[in-house]
Amino acid sequence: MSVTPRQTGTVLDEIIAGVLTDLRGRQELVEEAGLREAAELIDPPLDPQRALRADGLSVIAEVKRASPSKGHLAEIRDPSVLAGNYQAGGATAISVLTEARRFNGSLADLDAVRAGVGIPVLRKDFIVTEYQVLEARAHGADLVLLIVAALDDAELETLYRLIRRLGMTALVEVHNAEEARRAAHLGASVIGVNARNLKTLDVDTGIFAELLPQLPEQTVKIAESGILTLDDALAAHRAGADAILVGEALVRSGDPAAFIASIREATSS
Ligand SMILES: O=P(O)(O)OC[C@@H](O)[C@@H](O)c1c[nH]c2ccccc12
Repeated sequence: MSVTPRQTGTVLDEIIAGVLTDLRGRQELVEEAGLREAAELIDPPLDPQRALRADGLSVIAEVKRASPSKGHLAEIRDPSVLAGNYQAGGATAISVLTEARRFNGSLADLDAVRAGVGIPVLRKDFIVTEYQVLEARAHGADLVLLIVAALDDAELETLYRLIRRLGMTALVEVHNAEEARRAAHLGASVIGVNARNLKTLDVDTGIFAELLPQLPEQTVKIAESGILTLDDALAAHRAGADAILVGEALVRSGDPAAFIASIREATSS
């Protein structure tokens, strides 16, 4: 599948240009056939949806060393230890940033987290090719992020179908009404509303409540980004989120398990 050429300009465009360059390097080392073989040998994907919908606010806890908006966040020498802490605190799933240039992540982080937890793992990256979806499966991901803003409808459909064909779940991420319409049209079963505009890095945590009415009732609804306190988490829960995706607040916390446990405790009946 050819990747739609992108004009340079937004932060998102620049990130994707770097992702494609790094991808070419990996493709020289590992052929697609090798990924398909590895994907056959690894444990089949876990289905996160029932747990994400369970009572109370679910937490998808993120392994995130850095970001374009904040720069360096945390060392995270051993992602499996951090992910194990997240799991101990009651996280429903772990999100692993694998983008190298701006988030200082890698597929090795995904391997480490996969080996360290028994709950679903999300490959958080700028997925624009089928090869990257195969990489996710071959490295044990159960969910793969698809950023609507980064894909045209044909790309979105092709990648969504491959994710489903491999038994994984797509977390389809939107940031505005048009993207929410596209995600609903796609038939996405899990939709994340990113409060952060990936083109400008502005954060507006009100966007989740604004877009919620546009998300199909049966969709798992996830509020992503900018959730720094228990109050922020409770606000997302009141707004109708089934789950929240939290990175910075957890990787900077002295006790991430306690933070996750406090969210679960405060929202479970
Ligand atoms: O660190 P925060 O503000 O808690 O945000 C976490 C997560 O939502 C964010 O890392 C994210 C959401 N969607 C993305 C897409 C690409 C990279 C990163 C992201």
